[in-house]
Amino acid sequence: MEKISVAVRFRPSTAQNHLPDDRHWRIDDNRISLHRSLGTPISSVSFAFDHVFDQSSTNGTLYNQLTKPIIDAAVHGFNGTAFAYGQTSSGKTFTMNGSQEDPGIIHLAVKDIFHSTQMITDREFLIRVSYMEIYNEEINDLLSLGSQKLPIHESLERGIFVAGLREEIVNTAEQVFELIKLGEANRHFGETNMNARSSRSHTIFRMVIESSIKEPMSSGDVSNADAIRVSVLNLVDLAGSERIAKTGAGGVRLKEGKHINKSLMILGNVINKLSESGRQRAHIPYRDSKLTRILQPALGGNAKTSIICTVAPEEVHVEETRGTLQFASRAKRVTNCAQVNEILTDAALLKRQKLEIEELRTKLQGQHSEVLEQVILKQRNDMHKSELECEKLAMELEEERKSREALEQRLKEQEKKIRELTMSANQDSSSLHDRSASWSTCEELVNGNHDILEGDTFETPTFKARPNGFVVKRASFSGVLDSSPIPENFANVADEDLWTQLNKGCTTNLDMLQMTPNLKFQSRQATDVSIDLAFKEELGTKERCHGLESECNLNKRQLHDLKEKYTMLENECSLLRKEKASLVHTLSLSEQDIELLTSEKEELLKNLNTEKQKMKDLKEEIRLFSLAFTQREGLLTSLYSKSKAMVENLKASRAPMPELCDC
Ligand SMILES: Nc1ncnc2c1ncn2[C@@H]1O[C@H](COP(=O)(O)OP(=O)(O)OP(=O)(O)O)[C@@H](O)[C@H]1O
Repeated sequence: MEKISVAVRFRPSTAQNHLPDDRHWRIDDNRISLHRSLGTPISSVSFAFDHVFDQSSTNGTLYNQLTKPIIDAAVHGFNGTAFAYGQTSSGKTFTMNGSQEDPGIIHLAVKDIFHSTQMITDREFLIRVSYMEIYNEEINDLLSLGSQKLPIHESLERGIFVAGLREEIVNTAEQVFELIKLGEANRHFGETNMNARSSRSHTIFRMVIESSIKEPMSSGDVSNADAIRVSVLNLVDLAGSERIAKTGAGGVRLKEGKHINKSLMILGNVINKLSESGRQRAHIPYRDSKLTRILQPALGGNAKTSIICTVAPEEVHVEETRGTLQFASRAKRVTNCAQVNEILTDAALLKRQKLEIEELRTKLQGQHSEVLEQVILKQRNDMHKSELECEKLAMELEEERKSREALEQRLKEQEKKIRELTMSANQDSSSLHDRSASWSTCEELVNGNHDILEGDTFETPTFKARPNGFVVKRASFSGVLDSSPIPENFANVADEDLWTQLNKGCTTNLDMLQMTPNLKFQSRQATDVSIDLAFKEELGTKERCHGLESECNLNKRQLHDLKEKYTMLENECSLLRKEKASLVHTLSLSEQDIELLTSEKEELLKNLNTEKQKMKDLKEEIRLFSLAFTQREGLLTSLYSKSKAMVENLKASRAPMPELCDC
């Protein structure tokens, strides 16, 4: 694991007037802070980075300190990415492409790669080059004019790649420079208020470096020497973030600007997520833009990455610079996991497989087939387990579905009830309204000087027309009333509002009220009771309504939770299904293996039996031979002793014999 290395580069100031800025950036070693013109630091704005390059730094210095290690690693099989990030006109293209006098990162990297490959004498290299741009969220091939809107694909062998992108095999740096020239001609530039030649697209210059050892494979074991190293190097010049107000973009420029800002925002989001610690880190939105999708391995993946954040020193750009520095600070926390990318050649693979077969054979002869059988048994068990789990999940799923249906049903019923209750509440309130209306009618009648209200249950004292300002006066009444509608502490005079409230709009003479207090009170009470009842009923209905609604909301929430759980279970189920399928596949492969091995074992056993038989025959032959040999030996021994005896006899008989010449 290693962190992305991040550098900040200040471009020279372009300010026309040379008046001192109110605020300016100060560089102390690798720390940047914002200061007031008097030199007092603005404490909250201070950043530290791996490298900080001031306005006098050249592309060469930056390359040597920041990018060169990545280029060297790429030659040795590590993926690498270097990209320039920053606001428009801050010097990204200058850094990546450079000028005649001060060649940029791409130029220096290409030269270095060819130099290094020449220095490494024991390997042979194959280098391919491609050049693409992302313009308005579409990928165009800069080396082939016809290839536009190219799609991004992903495969096990190639990882993430742009389908249909032209790749040129190159042997010299000069060939590469020619291709870059061609690509630059096809690239989208445009004029804005901020930059006369502003990049309107993100460009990715890519080199794929393949290498293999020159020596033929040794006949021994398979080593790394037999593998091919493949590394991908991306050199990226991003389009700059821009404020429309500053760039003055409109029409095509505006559309481009929106696409640029959006993709940079997504890049920022990806960096943000990656910079969070493991626990907080959730889904990384690589797929939200083509840029982050293509750069995915460089951002938290298998690559060595460096970011050059370019900033403008002028005070007018302080906020944009601050934004870039914040991006850079977060990028500093991102870790990658780079490793050498090696692919085994067919020959090496063949050799490795042969070795594996040999190993298996030995294992088989050493009765290791049981181990294999155990492995298969374990796999079967695993498969069985996952099948059971799958079934369990399916059952749970079914139960969830049922309870969801039941809940939905309940929800429907409750909604129906609510509808009914609302309707009945409406009816109640309309009947209440009718009653109030009849009460008003009563008032109207009163105002019309009707003495008795026909067909109504209560009788009222004689009403008189409501006076305008003064409503009522207690003229002569002094007796205690059982059920007076006027409160005890009421003074002699009541104001119009209170009285109107008490009488629900009726005005009357209190002396008249005294004369028929019970009658009036009873009559009012009867109506009030019925109205109260209606109110209570309505209130009750409303409360029930509320209750049901909240229950309904609760159920909805439960339903929502259940739906989420259901989706989760479904996902889990599909994962298990996949696992099961892969297990079945592995099992069938293992079964094939065991079949093969069993037949090999049988063959070997047959051979062994034949050999055993041969050995038996040989032993028998040896036994017979040794028997014959012993017999012969006995014969020879007796022959020898016989002849020895004869010789001795002869010697003995020869001694007394007279000499023949004397005869
Ligand atoms: N370090 C530098 N030294 C000299 N000139 C520079 C430097 N950086 C930038 N410039 C000049 O500033 C201008 C803007 O730079 P450049 O086009 O590289 O910006 P950019 O960030 O790529 O802008 P855009 O995002 O709009 O494409 C150019 O004229 C460039 O030559």
